Amino acid sequence: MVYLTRRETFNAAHRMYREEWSLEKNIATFGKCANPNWHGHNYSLFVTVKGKISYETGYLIDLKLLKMIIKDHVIEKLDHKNLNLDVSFLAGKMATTELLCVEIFNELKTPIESNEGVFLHSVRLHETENNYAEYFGE
Ligand SMILES: Nc1nc2c(c(=O)[nH]1)N=C([C@H](O)[C@H](O)COP(=O)(O)OP(=O)(O)OP(=O)(O)O)CN2
Repeated sequence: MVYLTRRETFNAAHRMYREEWSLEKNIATFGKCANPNWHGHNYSLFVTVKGKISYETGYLIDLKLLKMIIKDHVIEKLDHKNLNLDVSFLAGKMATTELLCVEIFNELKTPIESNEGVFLHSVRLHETENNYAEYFGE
């Protein structure tokens, strides 16, 4: 079993707030992240797949193919977007690092695993230099 990781980056805007709460309650809960003005992050995304190396190619999966899957299913939907408003797979969800990480995993699992012998191991998402979430599908 070998693990192979592809990094991608995107930037996106968001705000932490719940519509049904007052502004005061949102600010008490989420602090500056609830500011009515949107703010943005430069996200780094690490997608790790696992499986056996092909004897013939020496590949687990062609990294160019992995890059295209991540771009088509995730990056195109998130880059330069508002995570609260523009992204169908995040509709109705809080735009936190950990929820985004879980939803990205769910978006990628089927297209990655449609390649024989290739399994999605984890998704790691860095929102800032100091904060990241990681999800293993469990
Ligand atoms: N459980 C979570 N808590 C918080 C999240 C999150 O996604 N999940 N997000 C935020 C903010 O959006 C952001 O991540 C924090 O911004 P900021 O404080 O500016 O960034 P740093 O932590 O890197 O800065 P420090 O200087 O180290 O404080 C908040 N909470």
